[in-house]
Amino acid sequence: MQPYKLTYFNMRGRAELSRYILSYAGIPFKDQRVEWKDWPSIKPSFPLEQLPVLEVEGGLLNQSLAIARFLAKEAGLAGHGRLQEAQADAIVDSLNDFTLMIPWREEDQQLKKEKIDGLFDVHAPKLLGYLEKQMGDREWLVGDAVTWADLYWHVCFTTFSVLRPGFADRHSRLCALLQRVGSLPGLDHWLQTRPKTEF
Ligand SMILES: N[C@@H](CCC(=O)N[C@@H](CS)C(=O)NCC(=O)O)C(=O)O
Repeated sequence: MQPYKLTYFNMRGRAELSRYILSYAGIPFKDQRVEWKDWPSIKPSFPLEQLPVLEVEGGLLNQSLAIARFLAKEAGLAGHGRLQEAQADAIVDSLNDFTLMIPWREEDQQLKKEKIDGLFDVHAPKLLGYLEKQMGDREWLVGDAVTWADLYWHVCFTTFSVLRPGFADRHSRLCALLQRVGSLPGLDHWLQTRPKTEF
């Protein structure tokens, strides 16, 4: 079988969760990073003309979360049983909702700052409270084992921290979870060796 090819731009963005899952599971993959200057000419060859896309056995799989869920199932990270799978999905969706609220494309820098401030002042506390409640006294967000929801928390935390450093400082259990995820075998190596990008 051909190794997976994950095509995206040179950033963490919407591909990083899948890169985490593949690295954690020790599944070899080609981390294909497209240069923006080359993108217009190759864009029409991808589903919906967007990235990330995973090449699987000659076929193309699009949508970042569909790709990550597909890989999470293979890696045993989807959650154990129907309910825990759905709970992991719900956490991933909740984190993703927050990333979609970030005004990435706002060109007015003052307005962008105001929108980001509003997001972190109003929505982040709700999100963090929700995650802590989901986690309870356990070590992981869902059940008694690591799932892709824990990995996505680490991915999102890294990006959110660029926008609002220290935003989760008062949430000690979620901070401890970051350490736990970052020390997972396979993932620690990825975190040390991955290309350094702002987002
Ligand atoms: N819902 C899609 C969104 C994909 C998306 O917006 N991709 C952006 C990069 S993050 C893209 O391909 N931009 C280039 C373009 O649209 O030409 C996903 O999660 O994969």
